[in-house]
Amino acid sequence: MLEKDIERTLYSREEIAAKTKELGQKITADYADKTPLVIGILKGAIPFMAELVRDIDVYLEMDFMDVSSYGDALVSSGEVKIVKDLDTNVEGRDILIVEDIIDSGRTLNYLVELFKYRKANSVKLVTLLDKPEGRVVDLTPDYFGFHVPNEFVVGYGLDYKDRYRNLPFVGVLKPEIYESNS
Ligand SMILES: O=P(O)(O)OC[C@H]1O[C@H](OP(=O)(O)OP(=O)(O)O)[C@H](O)[C@@H]1O
Ligand code: HPA
Ligand SMILES: [Mg+2]
Repeated sequence: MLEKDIERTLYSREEIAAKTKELGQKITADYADKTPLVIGILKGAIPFMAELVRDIDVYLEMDFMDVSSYGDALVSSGEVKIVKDLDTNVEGRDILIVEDIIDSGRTLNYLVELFKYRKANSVKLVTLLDKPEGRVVDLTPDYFGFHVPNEFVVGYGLDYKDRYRNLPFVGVLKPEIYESNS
């Protein structure tokens, strides 16, 4: 049903699963002697994080934070707002932030600085998608799944007006979806 709104698939469910497994193996090796606090950034990170943590084989804890800079818009407002903070004290912890996408970099840049200010021992980023052409701040993820072209993408957590997060692959919407107002 949702597929009818998609113009083009960029990454299939199978490609994403294989890439996630690869990332999980790297993270397992890098955190072998640590117990990271894995922080998912709501809501987009949920599908990827759910899959990724099952591919990481070290003791870890999970927490979630909700920040928003997009709302319903296609471009970032530039202002990052904390909607829900962590339940966990990050002082001395090894943080692994999980995201669905890094675009302008503003959200992640804000969070990295925040966790450093809160005295985390280390802060690393893993993102399913990286859109380097969208960057307005200098930020490089420690781990990423795919480089995406400079287009608005949906699926696997990524939304347009809060929809399409449950699409089991990443794709580009048909232009008429943006033109219609439903
Ligand atoms: O690099 P940036 O330009 O900051 O963009 C990336 C952020 O924007 C999206 O979140 P959004 O604010 O749309 O919240 P959502 O995850 O609930 O959709 C996405 O999930 C990232 O968190
Ligand atoms: N799609 C959905 N949400 C986003 C994107 C995108 O391309 N970039 C930043 N948030
Ligand atoms: Mg969004």
